[in-house]
Amino acid sequence: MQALKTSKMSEWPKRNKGRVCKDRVVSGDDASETTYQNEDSMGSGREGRQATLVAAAQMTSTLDKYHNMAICDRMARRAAHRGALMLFLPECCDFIGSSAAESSFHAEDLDGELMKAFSKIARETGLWLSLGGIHERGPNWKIDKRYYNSHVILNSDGQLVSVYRKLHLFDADLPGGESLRESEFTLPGKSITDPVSTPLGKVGLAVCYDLRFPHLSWKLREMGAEILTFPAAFSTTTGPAHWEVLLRARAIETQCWVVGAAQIGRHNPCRASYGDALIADPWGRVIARCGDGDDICIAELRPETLHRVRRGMLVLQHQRKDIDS
Ligand SMILES: O=C(O)CNC(=O)[C@H](CS)NC(=O)CCC(=O)C(=O)O
Repeated sequence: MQALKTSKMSEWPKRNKGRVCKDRVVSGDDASETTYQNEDSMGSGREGRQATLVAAAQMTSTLDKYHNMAICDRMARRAAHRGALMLFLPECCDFIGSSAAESSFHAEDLDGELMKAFSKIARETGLWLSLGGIHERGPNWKIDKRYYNSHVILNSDGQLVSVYRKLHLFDADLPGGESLRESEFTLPGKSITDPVSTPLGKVGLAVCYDLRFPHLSWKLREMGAEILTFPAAFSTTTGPAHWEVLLRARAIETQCWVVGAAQIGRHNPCRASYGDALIADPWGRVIARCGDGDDICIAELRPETLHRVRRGMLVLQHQRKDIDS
């Protein structure tokens, strides 16, 4: 595993009293100034502040559940050692199969061995865990072999506190000829899950391709989310073009932190993922990013950052609900 990276604190627009300039309110001593200043360098210090460190993981899952679990375990211990309160693991942190039949065979119920092992990691490290996407047996699994792509939240006692089942399934024909048909083997979820209260704030749950549906993110914001999560196994075709842009766009428009844990590299001869696990702040800045291979990155989420962005631009209130169709 690579050395862990801790983000530098997010820079933030210089905090000045607003003053009225004709009919505009201008922030800053110079109206044309677009200086950004790191709040840490403003001597604010961290005394009296509760550290709220979050960790996002990047890994290369294979079919070997035990090997994948060992990677997750190592990353959790590193994250806990660095003082993180919660670790976000990517989609398919349980395993990645090379066929629907293989994935179905390895799918488990939420009270299976896999969940017991993740629960033990949460308990032993004292971390909250986001299991970004695991293969959960559907209600008729014995007959139809179908499973959900489920995002599970465990608290630091190892208890399951929330489950979201991926709503948007990735059926796509990609440039270069690759075709993916997630709906052929995965059952779609039926509902949005209420944001979960965690020590970091309220976490809104999504999975991978859900990132492309802004109304889901917006709905989660309206439901109280402060942190949006898009655990992913993004394709190597769409990743370079869309991954960071979409994550930052969701952060900016919802004024939430966005955590993008990610699969990276080659999982088997027919499947590879893009990677670039990152964390963006509510201003849309990337405040932490993983390196190559199995890695974690850590960022501090300071409530005042979110409050300042939301106070400055009242996008929730400015919606034109009166003309929405
Ligand atoms: O296959 C599994 O076991 C789990 N499912 C996935 O990894 C899914 C479906 S193949 N991947 C995505 O949603 C990638 C989306 C993407 O790459 C994009 O939106 O561009």
